[in-house]
Amino acid sequence: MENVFDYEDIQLIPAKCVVNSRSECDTTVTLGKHSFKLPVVPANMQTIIDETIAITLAEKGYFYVMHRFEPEKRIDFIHDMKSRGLFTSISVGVKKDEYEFVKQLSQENLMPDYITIDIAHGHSNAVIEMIQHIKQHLPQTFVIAGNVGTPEAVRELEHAGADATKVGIGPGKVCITKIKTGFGTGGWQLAALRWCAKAATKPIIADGGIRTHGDVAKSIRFGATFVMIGSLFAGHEESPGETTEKNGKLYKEYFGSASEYQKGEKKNVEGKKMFVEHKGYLQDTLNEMEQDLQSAISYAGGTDLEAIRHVDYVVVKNSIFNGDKIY
Ligand SMILES: NC(=O)C1=CN([C@@H]2O[C@H](COP(=O)(O)OP(=O)(O)OC[C@H]3O[C@@H](n4cnc5c(N)ncnc54)[C@H](OP(=O)(O)O)[C@@H]3O)[C@@H](O)[C@H]2O)C=CC1
Ligand SMILES: Nc1nc2c(ncn2[C@@H]2O[C@H](COP(=O)(O)O)[C@@H](O)[C@H]2O)c(=O)[nH]1
Repeated sequence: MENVFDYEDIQLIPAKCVVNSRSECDTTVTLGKHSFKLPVVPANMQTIIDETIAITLAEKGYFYVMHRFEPEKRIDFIHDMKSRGLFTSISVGVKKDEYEFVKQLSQENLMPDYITIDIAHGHSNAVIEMIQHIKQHLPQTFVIAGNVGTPEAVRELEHAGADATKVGIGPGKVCITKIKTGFGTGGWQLAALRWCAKAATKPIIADGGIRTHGDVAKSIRFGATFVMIGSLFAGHEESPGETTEKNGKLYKEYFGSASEYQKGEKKNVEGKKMFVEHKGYLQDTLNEMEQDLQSAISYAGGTDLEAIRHVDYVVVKNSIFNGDKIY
């Protein structure tokens, strides 16, 4: 691979502005049968999203992906969302019970609008077989499959029937995969995204490593349709998880889905826990993201997200850890 870079190594180059106000710039995006206000989705992690946040996001026109770590609640969740007239978006794994769960959804005529297959190493027969199983039993459901980090993986999952692929192995803030295994896209996530996007014929969701709102625009420039974000959405008033106080400041926990805190045991641990400063209300962050993205569209010289895809860029420096401390 040539030209390896990450978010902090890139600056997008402005083009002549065509709007009189940033409020004229449109950040909406379509995924499957629905359109959403922003090309951004909170990570399907237990300290990032819960049922209440999912309802709020769906009601307000944002995409969400419910996590899969309380599997017994998923049927009630789908019923609840449908009774409110809201779209349904859940996650599954690839173990045996998940095959039964998908069949149960089909038998009970509970077709979710979106299912995300949420696995660390998505370039695998386990994921390919789950895509095919979902498509067999829930043919109308939009399937997001991941996570992957190579064009071969994108092609194989698309070929198996995935409607979108999720790119990012190891760039996450609470990820230790890159340190414990030596593998992944940590430190070069943006270049990996570009590499994968060149092979993709369907939408790509860039997942992990977003540290600033400008990184959303950079992801779109390098081929993402959507961006999944954990750490920037952690620590809000509404965020699930423990709140603690230290020296008069409030912090909230954010832990990896492959951490011992999630798993309840120290087996194949590839995630850690951290405390992030309390950030206030989620809606304020979403509003700020929208304004920053509107501004990015104006710098791109356009009126919608498409304009960002065509801007020039420069590589300004090189870095390995994407600004993260290792532990
Ligand atoms: N995006 C990322 O960089 C990463 C994300 N995660 C997140 O952590 C959570 C747990 O992920 P995961 O462990 O996949 O889920 P599960 O614990 O549900 O494991 C899924 C299945 O895949 C197997 N498996 C897991 N990793 C591998 C591997 N490297 N090679 C072969 N088989 C494997 C597991 O078996 P067994 O456990 O026996 O190997 C199990 O049968 C997910 O939410 C995932 O998104 C985790 C790591 C990286
Ligand atoms: N290697 C691991 N990756 C993980 C784990 N839990 C979640 N994740 C991934 O991180 C992103 C969020 O990244 P962020 O930089 O925005 O915080 C999330 O969507 C997963 O793909 C984990 O335990 N290990």
